[in-house]
Amino acid sequence: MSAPEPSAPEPSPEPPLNPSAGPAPKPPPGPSGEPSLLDRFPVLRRLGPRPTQRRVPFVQQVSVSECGAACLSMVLAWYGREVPLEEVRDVMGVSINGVSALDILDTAHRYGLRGRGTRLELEELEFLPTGSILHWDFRHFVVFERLRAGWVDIVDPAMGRRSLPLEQFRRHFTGVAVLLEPSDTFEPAKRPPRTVWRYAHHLLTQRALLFRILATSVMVQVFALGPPLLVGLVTDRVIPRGDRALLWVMGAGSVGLLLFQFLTSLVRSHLLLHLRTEFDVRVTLGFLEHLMELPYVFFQQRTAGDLSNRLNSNSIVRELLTSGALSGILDGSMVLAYLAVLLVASPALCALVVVLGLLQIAIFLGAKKRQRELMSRNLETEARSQAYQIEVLAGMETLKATGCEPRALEHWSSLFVDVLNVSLERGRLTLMTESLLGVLRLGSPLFILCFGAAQVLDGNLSLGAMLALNSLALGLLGPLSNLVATVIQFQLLGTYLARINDVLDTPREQAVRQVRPTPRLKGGITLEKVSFRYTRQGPTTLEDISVDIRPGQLVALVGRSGSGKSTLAKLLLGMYRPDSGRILYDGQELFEMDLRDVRRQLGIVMQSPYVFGDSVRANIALTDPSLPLDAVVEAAKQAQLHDEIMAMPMAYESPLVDQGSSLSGGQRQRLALARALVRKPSVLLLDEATSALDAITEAQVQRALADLSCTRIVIAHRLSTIMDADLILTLDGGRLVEAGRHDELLANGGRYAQLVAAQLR
Ligand SMILES: Nc1ncnc2c1ncn2[C@@H]1O[C@H](COP(=O)(O)OP(=O)(O)OP(=O)(O)O)[C@@H](O)[C@H]1O
Repeated sequence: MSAPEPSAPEPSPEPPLNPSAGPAPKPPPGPSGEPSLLDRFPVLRRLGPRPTQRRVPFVQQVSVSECGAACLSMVLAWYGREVPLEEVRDVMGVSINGVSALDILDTAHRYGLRGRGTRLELEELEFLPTGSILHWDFRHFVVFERLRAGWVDIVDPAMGRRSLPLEQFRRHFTGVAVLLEPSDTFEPAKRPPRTVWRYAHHLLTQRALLFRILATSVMVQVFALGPPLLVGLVTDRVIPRGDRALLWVMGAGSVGLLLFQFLTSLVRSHLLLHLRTEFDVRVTLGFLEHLMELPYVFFQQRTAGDLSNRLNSNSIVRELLTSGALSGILDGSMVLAYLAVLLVASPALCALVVVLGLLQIAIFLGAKKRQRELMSRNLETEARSQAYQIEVLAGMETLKATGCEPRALEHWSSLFVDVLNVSLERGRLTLMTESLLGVLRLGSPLFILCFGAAQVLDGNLSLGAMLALNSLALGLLGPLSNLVATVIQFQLLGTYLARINDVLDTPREQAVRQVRPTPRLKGGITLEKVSFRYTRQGPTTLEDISVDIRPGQLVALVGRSGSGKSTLAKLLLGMYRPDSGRILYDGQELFEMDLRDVRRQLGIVMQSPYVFGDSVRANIALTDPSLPLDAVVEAAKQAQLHDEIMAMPMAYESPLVDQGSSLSGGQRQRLALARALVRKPSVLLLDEATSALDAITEAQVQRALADLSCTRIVIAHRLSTIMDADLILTLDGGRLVEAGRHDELLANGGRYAQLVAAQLR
């Protein structure tokens, strides 16, 4: 997601991109008559022959808003500095609305790349250096790789490498490009290898279990050698000699063999099931725990659908790893053991089997790259479709009320068709590889049989030995294909891991050892020169705010819409960290205390409180389900909601639907107020908490709140509700322009007086 800001020139000296190159021919001027790219960027003349056609390494964007960060990560890697996407994203300060070309330039600068944003005609594309970032479809960024014979190669962080005919390229490219090149401060760096260790160690902690699985697997394999051996014995010993006694012994042996085979595979399957469950518990719960500990900003940058999609990736990783571990142990050792027996018994037959095995591997490898690309696209399209699904279902009321269902359906179906298209392509690829493998599967026994027959005719093998080795050879090809399939699957693991690692690599909101236990707060709050902006490049939302609030005071935050009131409230909650300045509670730095402890002592009602799909009681006692009913009732009474709850069919146990659509807007607000009051907070923070109430109910709520001894911070547009405040803070454009009591501010005739006058008009 992006917003273009093409005019982002940055004065920079111009070191040669390719100093050894001679002058390049002068390019034609752009069709619009503007000076051409080369005229504007003489440094490109020194570009000379294209550098080696090294490919831009692909970095998959993990959420829709990260395309700019992913593109920059690719360009950095192309120039030799490997920086993980999460790091670039954090440095860039990506918001859910995406980033602009200016954000990319600024972040690139921090990593030692200098650059500029430029407008570019299609004819100038041939002079564009590899690793330039292109603005795409007005809402996306991709990396330019090269132009060749009417085709443009780009690397799309959402879909991978793509080649587009110029005509198609023209339809997507907005004409804005970000040119980047290393400056003197650029330092190449290798990124530490990212391993699957984080997951594998969960497996390895189960050593005893793994050992048992290994032992049972060896037994299964030893038993699997039985049938080929029996075939050889029957053909060479029993039939020529008419040895019925041996046949009986072998029959009894076969029954025993089958019995043991059955038992050992049963035990092994049980052990494996146990291993998977253990692994699942550790990985999924660990993931959920970490997710919950992440800062609010993380969730602001990603949609709910996207995150739920990643949660599902966990089970796929688990499946791949456990089946991979099993296949590695079982198929790998089986292939090695059978190959060793074949090599000793008949090196020629062994060579044939190796050739057939290599053919299998070649087919798998042939499909691997495409498979991987399709896999990434599959995940991306599914995440989009899932995110939209969740949005549509959550926003059904608005869609119905505005008659927009057909539009939503159209968009939804278009996303669904994208998913289907990728799945069709994957299906076609699988069909192709399966057909080729099918031919090989059918042909292999025939080849091996013919080759074995020739060996028997030449007198190199007995008929029995040939049949035994034949079934051994065939028994080897099955596990080999399993093994190769697993290895290929492991390659896909990277795509899933990238999505999961994005969560696991993000640091928790607070490291446990950095925080102090929080004492009971008295309600004194101090802001010292607090400034904040949502993104690095974005406007300053709060600037230099200093306030001192004493315990028990009623403080009102007023100001025009967008002046920063809610942002200030979120800073007080520690949801965002100020860029500069300090927030102190009772003289203690907020971020040095346990934020969760602090928040538990604050009562908050945000602008749109969330109602969970549970009972009224559970919703009020959300912060502590063990609270007695009396406490819940008292809070509901304070919030003037008790009578309405009692009128519900099941009173406090009445179930509420998800998001509380069975409640009126005012009831939802009072429910949230009761939730805030139930814990007897030290500080009550109300952001437009009574805006949906009628004047009478609002006055009753105000009276009830006036009896509280806690500090109250109230954000209100209806100024009549805050006239009695001990301190009124007027914000304007993120600055604190006035502070005082109602009468004083009115007498000042400033911004507050204007707001009051506007309401009286
Ligand atoms: N998550 C966000 N990312 C980027 N900008 C944001 C975000 N949330 C708010 N803003 C911007 O910050 C500015 C202040 O917003 P804020 O919600 O604090 O205003 P407010 O005074 O509470 O407005 P209102 O009275 O309408 O609720 C606005 O310009 C808004 O667009």
